[in-house]
Parts: sequence; C-alpha cells; structure tokens
Amino acid sequence: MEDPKNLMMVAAEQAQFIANLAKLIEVNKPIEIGMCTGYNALNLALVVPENGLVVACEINEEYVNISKPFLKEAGVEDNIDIRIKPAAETLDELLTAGEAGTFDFVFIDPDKKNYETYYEKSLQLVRKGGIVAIENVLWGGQVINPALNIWNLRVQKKSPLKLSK
Ligand SMILES: C[S@@+](CC[C@H](N)C(=O)[O-])C[C@H]1O[C@@H](n2cnc3c(N)ncnc32)[C@H](O)[C@@H]1O
Repeated sequence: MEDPKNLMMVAAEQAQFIANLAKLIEVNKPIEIGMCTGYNALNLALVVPENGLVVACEINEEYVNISKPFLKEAGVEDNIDIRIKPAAETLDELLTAGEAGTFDFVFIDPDKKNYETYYEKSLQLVRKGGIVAIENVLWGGQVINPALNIWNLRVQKKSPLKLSK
C-alpha cells in the first residue's frame, strides 16, 4: 500500500474553505470523489445536517479502514456512505438510481487522468445552484508538463498549447 501521507489530502485552509462553501449553500448531500483516509469526507460530514449523507468514493479499502475510527470518534459514521470501487462506477450507479440533480456539492480529487469523466458525471448529479469543486486544477504547473502524460490531454489535442518564450 502506498503510504497515505504521500497522497495529499487537502490542506487545512482548503478544508475550511470547502466547509464554508458547503455551509453557504446548506449542503446535505455531497459527494467526495477520492476519499483516501477521510480528511475531507469528515470535513463534509461535519457540516451536513443530522440526516445528511456524504457519498464517499474510494478505490482502496485499506485507506478507508484507516478513516473508520476517526469517523466513529467524530460521531459521523452514519453520515457517510462509503463506496469502495472505481469512482466512475459509483457515479454511474447514482445516475442509474435516479439521483441526477439531487446532490448539492461534489469534490473531485481522485486519479487525475479521469477528471473529465468525473466532471461530466458530476454535472449530471449536481442540482441547480450546487457546486462542483475540483482539486489540483493547476497542480503546481504540472498540468502543462507533457512529459507526465497524466491528463490524457483531450484539450491539448483539440487545441495544442503554445507557450510563449
Ligand atoms: C488525493 S487523495 C484524496 C484526498 C481526499 N480528497 C482528502 O482531501 O481528504 C486521492 C484518492 O483517490 C483515490 N482514487 C484513485 N483512483 C480512484 C478511482 N478510480 N476511484 C476512486 N478512488 C480513486 C486514491 O486511492 C486516493 O486515496
């Protein structure tokens, strides 16, 4: 298992910003795509109302297991619906279950190369006036590093990026 410390949970100030945004639009049904050890899922679970539910997508069960004692200690384990499988499958299941347009907030933070898929599905799942927030949009400039080849760069293919010298 990769050390979860290398997986970069959001920074504390980002978590606070996300919590403030979520409170502002009175979120009660958010999705965390890429839960890891649960820092931001916990952050969201703490701002939903008593009957609110965070759908948390994570592919790695070992990371989820790390989160469980903390979620229990915070008293929010019943406010998180953890789905351990590829996130795109979970999002498809939600769409098939007729939940399009019912989520308030989506935070996209899993594998970078599939962001476009997550974004398109999130647009279908989020309600009018909801928010889709995307982590690592600029990623310290790495998004324009062709050597990394992580983005499956459809955008670049459509209109090649020209950098001025
Ligand atoms: C940067 S971490 C998420 C940190 C978390 N959002 C936080 O701030 O607390 C990215 C996570 O996405 C997960 N992940 C990667 N590919 C995935 C996929 N296809 N489906 C679901 N989760 C995935 C990784 O296992 C990892 O735990």
